[in-house]
Amino acid sequence: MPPAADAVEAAKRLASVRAVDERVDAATRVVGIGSGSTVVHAVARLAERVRDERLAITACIPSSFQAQALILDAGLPLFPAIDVAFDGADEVDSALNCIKGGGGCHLQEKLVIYNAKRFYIVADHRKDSSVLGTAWRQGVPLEVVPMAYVPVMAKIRELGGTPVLRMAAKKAGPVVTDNGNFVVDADFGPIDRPADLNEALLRIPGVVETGLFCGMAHGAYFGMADGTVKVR
Ligand SMILES: O=C(CO)[C@H](O)[C@H](O)COP(=O)(O)O
Repeated sequence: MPPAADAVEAAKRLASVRAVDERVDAATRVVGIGSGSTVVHAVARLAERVRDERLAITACIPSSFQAQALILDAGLPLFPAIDVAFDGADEVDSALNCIKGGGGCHLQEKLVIYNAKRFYIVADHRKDSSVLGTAWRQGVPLEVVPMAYVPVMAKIRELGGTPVLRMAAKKAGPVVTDNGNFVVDADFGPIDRPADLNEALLRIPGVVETGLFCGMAHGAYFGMADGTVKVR
């Protein structure tokens, strides 16, 4: 006769509690969480110990959507606290606002930077500018849901911009981002108020994220042609 479901569940819990008790200690910081019915008990035990023993877990890395839900439901930290983030930029203005997305990954980049305590731009001297849209003439990259790119481009024209759907180099079709979206580069010429433009672009249905990073950077390091580094 197969064991009763309750007994199986009890066995899953037994194994999970023992493993978490033996393998997580005060030095543990980052924990990987798998999927299935057994790991549910491990997450519950981990959460219990974090609460009771004030364990300093900084992040749990999920292997699936289910694992992510388990981590969130248990009140465990999903992302590590990012102390400092470094990233390049296509152009940086005098207030450290920047245009990013030349590589088409500005959505993920904004996620990382938004969740970092501090963000520093690293760039060569060509990116050092005073007004966005003057040194970088390829437009503000927008990540756009594929079915929306035609109306999004029409709306950009209404806003005074010139949109171009970014095409793949070796494919008869558009660039597709890591998230399955298109990239529209929207040229507005010199951008006097980047934060306002950013908000206007984000209001267009189908625009998932923009390459305007306003008020996010804490500093910029520019490698200069004469071998020095300009920090601002
Ligand atoms: O935003 C980016 C990618 O989406 C890059 O950081 C930006 O395009 C600068 O790249 P590089 O350092 O190669 O000039």
